Amino acid sequence: MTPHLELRAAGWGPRRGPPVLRDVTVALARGQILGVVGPNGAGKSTLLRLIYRFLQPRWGSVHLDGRDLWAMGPREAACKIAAVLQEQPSDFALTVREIVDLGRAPHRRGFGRDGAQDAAVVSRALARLDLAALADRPFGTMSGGERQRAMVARALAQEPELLVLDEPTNHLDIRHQLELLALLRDLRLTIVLSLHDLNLASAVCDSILLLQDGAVRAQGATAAVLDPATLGPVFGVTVRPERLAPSGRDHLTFHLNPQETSS
Ligand SMILES: Nc1ncnc2c1ncn2[C@@H]1O[C@H](COP(=O)(O)OP(=O)(O)OP(=O)(O)O)[C@@H](O)[C@H]1O
Repeated sequence: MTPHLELRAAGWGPRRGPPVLRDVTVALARGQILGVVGPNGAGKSTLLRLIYRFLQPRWGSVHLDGRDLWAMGPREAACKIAAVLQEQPSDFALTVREIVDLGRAPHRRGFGRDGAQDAAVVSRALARLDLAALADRPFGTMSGGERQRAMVARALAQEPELLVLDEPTNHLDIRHQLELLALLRDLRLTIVLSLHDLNLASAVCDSILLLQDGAVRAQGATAAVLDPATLGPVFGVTVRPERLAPSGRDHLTFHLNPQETSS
């Protein structure tokens, strides 16, 4: 069966200079959640940019339902793929509802469209992110976490089939982190997200791609990749698998290597 999202030996680098991402091959089935993890500068955001069709691969290709993303026009791609990025819009005077409504833009053609249907999609997205009460506030007056939730609501208003999120739990308090991760699981969309918190990644992802220095170090089922022996050398730390009591849940803890703490 054709994977929903497929990267075939994809890579990218600036015109002058070495590649920053090399030879990434991924096949993701519809409805699966892929976590992209790795140290700072490993190439996570670059990989996500290839997937949401912001960067064109310099090597290899990226396909959605078997179609090369660069054989689609930007509007068609925007109807299928939504991204939640670390950079946020600077339209501070727009209300939260107006920001979320921007997610409808790729679906609008001419003047004939039923605005009531768009308004209903926007209201549903606001409600799902717990933003209904803030909908008429200017975006510029929102906290960092509220803005982040507005960005997720805008992506949902886009009604994508593939959702890409770059560090979506940044700025979120514990409750909203948990709510967002539960929401992502509930959506039943194909999702690719980068996360620095490996325990959160373990809770939400079906599979993991581990990057280091622009190359894939490991990929596969979450428990197999988020393994102390694999993670330790990549992050340069000692990783201990612990079992939380009384929940009995597995949890990773991270420590500087003993030789680094003794001096
Ligand atoms: N346009 C560019 N030109 C040159 N180098 C770039 C460009 N974009 C990214 N890089 C470099 O590529 C490497 C990977 O960057 P990227 O932002 O993908 O890493 P990351 O894994 O998302 O990092 P972080 O965890 O710090 O956000 C970095 O060393 C970065 O400086």
